[in-house]
Amino acid sequence: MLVEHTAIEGVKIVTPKRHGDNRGFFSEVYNRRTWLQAGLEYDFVQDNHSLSAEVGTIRGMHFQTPPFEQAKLVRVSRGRVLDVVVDIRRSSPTFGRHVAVELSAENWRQLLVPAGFAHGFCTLEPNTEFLYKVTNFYSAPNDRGLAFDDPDLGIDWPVAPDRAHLSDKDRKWPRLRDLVDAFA
Ligand SMILES: Cc1cn([C@H]2C[C@H](O)[C@@H](COP(=O)(O)OP(=O)(O)O[C@H]3O[C@@H](C)C(=O)[C@@H](O)[C@H]3O)O2)c(=O)[nH]c1=O
Repeated sequence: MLVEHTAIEGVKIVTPKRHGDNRGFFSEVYNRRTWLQAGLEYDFVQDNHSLSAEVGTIRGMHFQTPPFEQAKLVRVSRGRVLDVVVDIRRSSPTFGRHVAVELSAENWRQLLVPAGFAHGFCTLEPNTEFLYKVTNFYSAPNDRGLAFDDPDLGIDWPVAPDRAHLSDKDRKWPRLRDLVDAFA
């Protein structure tokens, strides 16, 4: 397992080993003991899986408020995405900054997203399957978001915002400067 740091403290790229052979491959996509040896202690309680049919589908930028805040370990098993996280912890030196990483079934990269970040992605291939573990249960009353196209974030999305495939919910999130639910 390779652990790489990013420009934002705590956001890490984790790439599990893939053992290829004539049948295909085998990979331990998460191993608690290996993680603990790498100094990564997270209690994941829920596994999620989504399918996005269209290229240019954007889901985001999502987070849950305390006490249901979530760290996430995200990956792609089919297709390719640009995955983006925004630091929304007001006291953080990197508040408002983002990290964008391409995750694909080919590069086998996973992104570790700490609590206190808004998270989203844009699909780069049709029928992209996105899998992730989270450290807290889904709680609809704590479900929040940040506008993916907030110009203050400066995210270079691979699709024009007006051509992106979005849920109705994701069209209506506030900008960072209007976010009342940001973390302390
Ligand atoms: C996230 C979630 C949704 N749902 C339900 C609510 C709703 O009826 C349906 C679809 O939910 P959403 O539209 O919120 O799904 P989606 O837009 O895929 O939400 C996800 O986006 C990515 C970017 C994240 O970071 C995730 O944490 C999550 O917020 O699934 C659950 O039952 N459990 C869950 O954990």
